[in-house]
Amino acid sequence: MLEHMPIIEVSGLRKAYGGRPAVDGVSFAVEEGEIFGILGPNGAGKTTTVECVEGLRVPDAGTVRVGGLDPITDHDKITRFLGAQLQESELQAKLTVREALELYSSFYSAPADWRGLAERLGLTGKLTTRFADLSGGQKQRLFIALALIGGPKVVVLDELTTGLDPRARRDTWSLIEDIRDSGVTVLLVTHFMEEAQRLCDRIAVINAGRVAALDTPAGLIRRSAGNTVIAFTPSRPLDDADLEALPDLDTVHRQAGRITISGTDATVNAVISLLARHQITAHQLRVDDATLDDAFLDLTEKAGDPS
Ligand SMILES: Nc1ncnc2c1ncn2[C@@H]1O[C@H](COP(=O)(O)OP(=O)(O)OP(=O)(O)O)[C@@H](O)[C@H]1O
Repeated sequence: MLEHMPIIEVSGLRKAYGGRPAVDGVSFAVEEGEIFGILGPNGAGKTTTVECVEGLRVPDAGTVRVGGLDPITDHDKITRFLGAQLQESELQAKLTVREALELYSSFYSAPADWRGLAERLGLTGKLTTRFADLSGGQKQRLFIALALIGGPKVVVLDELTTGLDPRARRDTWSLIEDIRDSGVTVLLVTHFMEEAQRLCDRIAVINAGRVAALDTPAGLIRRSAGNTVIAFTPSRPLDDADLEALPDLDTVHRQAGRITISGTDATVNAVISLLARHQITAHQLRVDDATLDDAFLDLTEKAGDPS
């Protein structure tokens, strides 16, 4: 029998800074060809986790394997197997796009064809532009090109679309899908629910250094937020007891007089009857399918506040 091996395997990972745990027993496995998302609030331990995967940080405990290799002891092999996105500060402002592509190609014995990559990433017209003069979206595309230049099997992208306008963000999403379709596994750290929901095959929600949930986007929504959300601002306050007695109720959030309730269609119908019974008007009434946003709030609240 062939033994199945995930392309990335993280098991019982722990890392503390100055005695404070940042990552506190994280485990997950990424299958080859997935876009795997790491989603979580600020300070949850996402970057620390992926930096352990990249071999940039030494775990205090637990194991990490990437293609069966240990990112620390097999560091040289890992750099060929895994492409990491650079941080902005790592490229000199005066370097042109062509110089950056040539420089990074020279780091590998068998680099991918940088011209082909530049073409695929829409950078051909920018080869003589200096890094500092690129737009945010063009910089991100250059970072993706540089991460792919060694012909990696896995690419790690951390907060790739932060600071991009909606169009550039969408363009970047298509690029990430193209990368996955070309056979590269993508480990994606993100804050954006819409991005995670649209792109990721599976998501690990990390909260306070732990995996709060791991599932497909649809699975996360189903199991934590129900499938329908009703939101409204009632003309008079509603009793907690009445809300808690709703059928199929998943969560109730109150914020600044607005109530958001998730559950099923039965929950929504019961809310409407409840309002009618008490002759309460629902201002700005909205009924929507639950999104990853709702699931995320639910999951990260359940697991407690990291701070
Ligand atoms: N080098 C470091 N020294 C000390 N503390 C650190 C260091 N790096 C991270 N931390 C702390 O560890 C915790 C987790 O940080 P990490 O950057 O992994 O979180 P994150 O989920 O990526 O957050 P964000 O979404 O804000 O980028 C935070 O409390 C952070 O302040």
